[in-house]
Amino acid sequence: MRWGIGYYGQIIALGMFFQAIFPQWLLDQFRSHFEKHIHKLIGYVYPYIQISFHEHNAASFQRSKAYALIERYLSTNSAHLAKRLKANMFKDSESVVLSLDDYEEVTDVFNGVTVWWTSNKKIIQQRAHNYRGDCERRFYQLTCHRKHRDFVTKVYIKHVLDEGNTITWKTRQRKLYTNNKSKDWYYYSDTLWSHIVFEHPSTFDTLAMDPKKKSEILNDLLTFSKSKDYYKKVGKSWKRGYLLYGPPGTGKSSMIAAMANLLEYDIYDLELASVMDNTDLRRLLIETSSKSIIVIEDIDCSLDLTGQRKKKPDDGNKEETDPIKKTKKDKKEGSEVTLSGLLNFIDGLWSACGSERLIVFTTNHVEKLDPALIRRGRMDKHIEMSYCCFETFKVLANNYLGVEEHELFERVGRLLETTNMTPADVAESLMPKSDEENVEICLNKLIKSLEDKKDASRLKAIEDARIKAEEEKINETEQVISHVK
Ligand SMILES: Nc1ncnc2c1ncn2[C@@H]1O[C@H](COP(=O)(O)OP(=O)(O)OP(=O)(O)O)[C@@H](O)[C@H]1O
Ligand SMILES: [Mg+2]
Repeated sequence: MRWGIGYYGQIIALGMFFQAIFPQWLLDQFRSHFEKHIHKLIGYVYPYIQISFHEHNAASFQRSKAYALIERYLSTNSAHLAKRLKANMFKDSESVVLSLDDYEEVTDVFNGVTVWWTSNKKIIQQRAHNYRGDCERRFYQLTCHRKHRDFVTKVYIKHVLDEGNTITWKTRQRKLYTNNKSKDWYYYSDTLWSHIVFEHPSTFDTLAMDPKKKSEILNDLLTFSKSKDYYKKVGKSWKRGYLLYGPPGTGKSSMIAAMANLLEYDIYDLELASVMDNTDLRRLLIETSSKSIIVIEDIDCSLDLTGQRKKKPDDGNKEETDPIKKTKKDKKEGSEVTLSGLLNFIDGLWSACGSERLIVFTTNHVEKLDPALIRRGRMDKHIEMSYCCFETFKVLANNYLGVEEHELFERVGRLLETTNMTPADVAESLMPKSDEENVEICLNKLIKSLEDKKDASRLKAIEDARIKAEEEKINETEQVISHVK
């Protein structure tokens, strides 16, 4: 048990009484005298020490980081013990934060040591020119027994600040950043990124893929997020590269959103075509925060990776058929980012600024990428996102129709073995378009589109074989003619 309540509260009550009967100048002199001696006296008999954490830094007038972290810690750990609370809504926070109201005191026990936190305020009288007004200075006061001084100052306070940090991260609104901004942005902002709140609903539960592969990726990510000490021990900066490749609509972007939701990271969606040069790229990197995923989508279309390290002779004439990707390819004319700039971005010296970061590339054409870009160490884990298999379908059926078993499943399974359909197309067939569309109707829709696709592929195969045979025939005829000549 500790003696009474915090003695600051008593000093303030006494001060208010004297204020009513004595002139101000006398009170000011008396107060400083009184406080000096009372502190000395209390120091002899009082077995507790007190540490104050002020809300604002005296020099900069900025809100103190320690005060904010203690506020978060107390709001989660001790606010339920207080009788009077204040509710605040902070910028970047998802929900209301409850904190101790003025002069409230709560007890906290850590490793068997009891401490007391009091939310206090001091009223400072300000006299500047003709202006007279009172100003409130808030502070948290931590009280503990003298014998625990070392433990509290060296261990407990660190614990409170670390916990406060974790709580702040967990309750913050996560952000999706982009470097592709309107031109006006540069005039109004000194940061290269703009952002919106990130609210993508994709999770590892809704992501349809082979369950073994999914749990391997999940474990890989969770292990990474807990490996701070390990990375330090082996002398590597705490980051990991993922390459997601596969045809359009197989869930690469959905996987990135699921990763961010799992680890509670922010996402930086980097459009290389909008980056002016390597210096700009480095600035963008420096401005990213820890606990984030840096994403470069369609990396094969973002830079002329084939032309800068080594020229691949047969690549020059290939026309991009996807109109969106073609536009991106055309746009890159303005960007002077080089492959070596990008390699430095991923694992050069500057990449070690910040920590706990994932770098994710996506591509539809993994074979087009320079091996240097995707070697292990840069892209540590290569994940193929493929066409829908039976296991993938089962997850989608559960997500979209809420069924785990159905007599039509077997037929779907057989068709999926011989037909390439993306999870995006399967999901589209499974989604009910009206209240009348029940499970059976939706499964039959899928079966119909799988059969149509199978027929179309068969017809295409026959047509391809016919063209090939015709070409071979023409070649043979040409050879005979040249032989005769
Ligand atoms: N594996 C999957 N699991 C769950 N839903 C998926 C999956 N793949 C695709 N989808 C669905 O299809 C839509 C498109 O998928 P997504 O954007 O993730 O594909 P992508 O591989 O990134 O395609 P692209 O290469 O064109 O960028 C998603 O909104 C999602 O609803
Ligand atoms: Mg995508």
